[in-house]
Amino acid sequence: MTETYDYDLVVIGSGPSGRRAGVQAAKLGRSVLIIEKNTRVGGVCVHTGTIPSKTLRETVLNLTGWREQAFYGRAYRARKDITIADLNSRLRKTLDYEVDMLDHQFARNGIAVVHGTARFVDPHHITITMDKRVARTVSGDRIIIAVGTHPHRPANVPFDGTVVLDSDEMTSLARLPRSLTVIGGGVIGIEYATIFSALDVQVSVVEARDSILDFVDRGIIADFMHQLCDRGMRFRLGSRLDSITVADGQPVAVLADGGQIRSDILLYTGGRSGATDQLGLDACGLRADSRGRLQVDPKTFQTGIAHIYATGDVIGFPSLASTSLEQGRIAACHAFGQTVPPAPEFFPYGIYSVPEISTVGMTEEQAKEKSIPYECGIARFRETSRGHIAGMHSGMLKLVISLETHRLLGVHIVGESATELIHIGQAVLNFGGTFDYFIDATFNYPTLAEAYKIAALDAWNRIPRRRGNVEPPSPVAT
Ligand SMILES: Cc1cc2nc3c(=O)[nH]c(=O)nc-3n(C[C@H](O)[C@H](O)[C@H](O)COP(=O)(O)OP(=O)(O)OC[C@H]3O[C@@H](n4cnc5c(N)ncnc54)[C@H](O)[C@@H]3O)c2cc1C
Ligand SMILES: NC(=O)c1ccc[n+]([C@@H]2O[C@H](COP(=O)([O-])OP(=O)(O)OC[C@H]3O[C@@H](n4cnc5c(N)ncnc54)[C@H](O)[C@@H]3O)[C@@H](O)[C@H]2O)c1
Repeated sequence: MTETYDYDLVVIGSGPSGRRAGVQAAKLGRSVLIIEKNTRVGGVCVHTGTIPSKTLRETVLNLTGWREQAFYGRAYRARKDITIADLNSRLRKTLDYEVDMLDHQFARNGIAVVHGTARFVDPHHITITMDKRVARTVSGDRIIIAVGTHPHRPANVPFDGTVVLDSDEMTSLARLPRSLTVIGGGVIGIEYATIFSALDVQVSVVEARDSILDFVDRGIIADFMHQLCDRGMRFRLGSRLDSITVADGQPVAVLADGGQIRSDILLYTGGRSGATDQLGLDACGLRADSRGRLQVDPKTFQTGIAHIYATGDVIGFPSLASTSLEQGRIAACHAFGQTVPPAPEFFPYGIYSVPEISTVGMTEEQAKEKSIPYECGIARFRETSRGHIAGMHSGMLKLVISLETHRLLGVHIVGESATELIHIGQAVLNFGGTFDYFIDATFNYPTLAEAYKIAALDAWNRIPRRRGNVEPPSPVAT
């Protein structure tokens, strides 16, 4: 006899991957329940991660007049005396709007949402705990674990939510600090460090490795670091945090090399761990790794138990809202027998630092490591008319190109609109295009997108003529 379940699909977590999975299954005509332990839907993405940090960034750029400072000087301010209340009011409005949009999307698609903490009792049954008591037990034919992550909080960091904070707590600052120490030069650390530096907060970054953002092309990082150091940010690279003391209300970071940094607040961003601790995984036969992450089949997102899927940050790399959304969609399609084409090979990274960085495909270092003969083409934003108009002194775009096939291997951008511009390169890369597309195509004028053409022409000027079977593109004046 076939067992019947309360829902075709139960999703645990309402972040990007859970949300997209739920909506996809509903569109396929399936009954869906989403269980969310927070009082509002949206996950880390909406409440403490992506949206709050990007809203803070946009507010800071607007209120400081950052984009105008290239013309009018560093002393120029769109608004004097920026307070934490100024930053918070825009944040609240944006978050309310996001939650409202999600509530409406769930209602429109007939998705049931229950607030409470989910825990497996067996591979198909889940209890939902609210206010410390089990309010309900539900069953699902298929289950998707989309519980995301929480900040890693090591024992040697005395988090107090006031002066020693993790990134989830950065949205509830009581006042603007005059100085900030950031431990960890990963994406989260660098985004917050540069956003606060744009507010003229004195910022120090401590990173155990010899470089920040070590997955990004080194030429881009060299340009980025030059800009950050030029505006007074301090970096302690190759330095590991040993301990933290709090003296006169100020945290003092004590480094393993003996250095000490005192500041108004300290932000610890040394990675995140999968939020699997409350799931009762034993009851369904799954086990997480030491960082709380689950292993899945990378094509279907099935765990070792065929009807249980896991998507989003809980499965680890790449841990992006963008990729989490797609994972949710693919898992839901697979769960209900829909075949979806495999995702295109290349997806972009957008780092919303000030200035922005975005990257897709192979870095110059990776081309070298793989012994692929390559050439690079570089354009500076100040070489474009749009750059002149906006008073841009900085910003660059770098193309990595195969010498043998002329195919585009990677695009790397630092500067204004990098996270938008990258999609032009992503399309060419995923369609297997060559760099002459940029030379032959007509772009809007004046735009920053012209940097693609300038970089392609720069590469063309360096590429030895008539290599292999490939004709070089027709010469064009730069
Ligand atoms: C500071 C910061 C900035 C970021 N910026 C970007 C960015 O600019 N671009 C980008 O692409 N990505 C960014 N990310 C990453 C992005 O936020 C994550 O990749 C994305 O949120 C992961 O989505 P998810 O579906 O895995 O779950 P999450 O968004 O983590 O949500 C998981 C949900 O599950 C719920 N949950 C957990 N356990 C249970 C349980 N037992 N029962 C019920 N509910 C449960 C949680 O309450 C939460 O609501 C950022 C992350 C951080 C921390
Ligand atoms: N724009 C975006 O796409 C975006 C933004 C924010 C976060 N995220 C995602 O969130 C995830 C987590 O980001 P994260 O920055 O917390 O983690 P991370 O793992 O990327 O970086 C942590 C950094 O901290 C350093 N570190 C750890 N312990 C240290 C110590 N004791 N002393 C000095 N340095 C130390 C590590 O060497 C590492 O460079 C990432 O995987 C990222 O994909 C994405």
